[in-house]
Amino acid sequence: ACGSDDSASGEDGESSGSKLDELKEAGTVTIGFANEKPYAYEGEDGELKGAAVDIAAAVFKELGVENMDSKLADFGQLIPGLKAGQFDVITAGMAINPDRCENAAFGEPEMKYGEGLIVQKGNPLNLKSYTDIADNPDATVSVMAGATENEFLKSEGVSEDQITNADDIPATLSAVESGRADATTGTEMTIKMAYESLNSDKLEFVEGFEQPDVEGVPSYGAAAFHLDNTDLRDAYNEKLAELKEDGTVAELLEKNGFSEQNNMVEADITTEKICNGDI
Ligand SMILES: CC1=N[C@H](C(=O)O)[C@@H](O)CN1
Repeated sequence: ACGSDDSASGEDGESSGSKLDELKEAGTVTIGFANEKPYAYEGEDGELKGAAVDIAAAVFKELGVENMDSKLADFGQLIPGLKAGQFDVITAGMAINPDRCENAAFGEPEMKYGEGLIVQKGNPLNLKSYTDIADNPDATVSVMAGATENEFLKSEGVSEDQITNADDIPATLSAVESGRADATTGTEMTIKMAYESLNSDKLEFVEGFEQPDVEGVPSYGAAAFHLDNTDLRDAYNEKLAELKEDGTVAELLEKNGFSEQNNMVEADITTEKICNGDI
């Protein structure tokens, strides 16, 4: 009666911990990242750094996988790279959203974030929100390809011909610096830190930027796994929950510049709800 003869273990993609066993045996997990401070980036010493990297490293250590290998990819190529098996997990603080959930198995949220804006020094077009960009059809904005901001801008009424894409964050800043675009946007922490590192007298970080009132803001960032590896994702979630509980996750976020007030994930926010469009 309990179907003891033809079932359980082995051959149907639920095979007992297959991917995790594979990683444990190798002792190494390969992460995909896009060089975006403070989520995941290569430090000057060549070491992998960032909140998403630190949290994933702590979780994998708990899972018995001590080493991390990495593959750098343009942000827009992270999900394609994951699907193609180039890495085991995306650790880029990538925002969970319904479209992406169709292409990747997201872990539970690790951090929460809003948006930021950089303009030319003196803010000549007086841009303080996405709607300000929408209201000035001559204004242009450079955005990283594949990033959520593309949709946020359009939802706020910015037209496609005002948006130009660049491959990575440095390229978006250089578009503004050189005058090819009037503004660039990304997560608040991304924009702030890129602005600080570049230290350009041609740019201005917009203080008092008005957060867009659109679905997906604030965003919740998480690790993302291949859709076939939900066993690994579930094991990851289990340890992640423990590390949230004991304060490790908060500590790692704070170490990377995130604040308890702005960036901690509320207890009732789950990946399932975000994927279903319920948040
Ligand atoms: C950490 C991050 N989140 C947004 C996204 O998930 O699309 C983009 O801003 C790109 N980088």
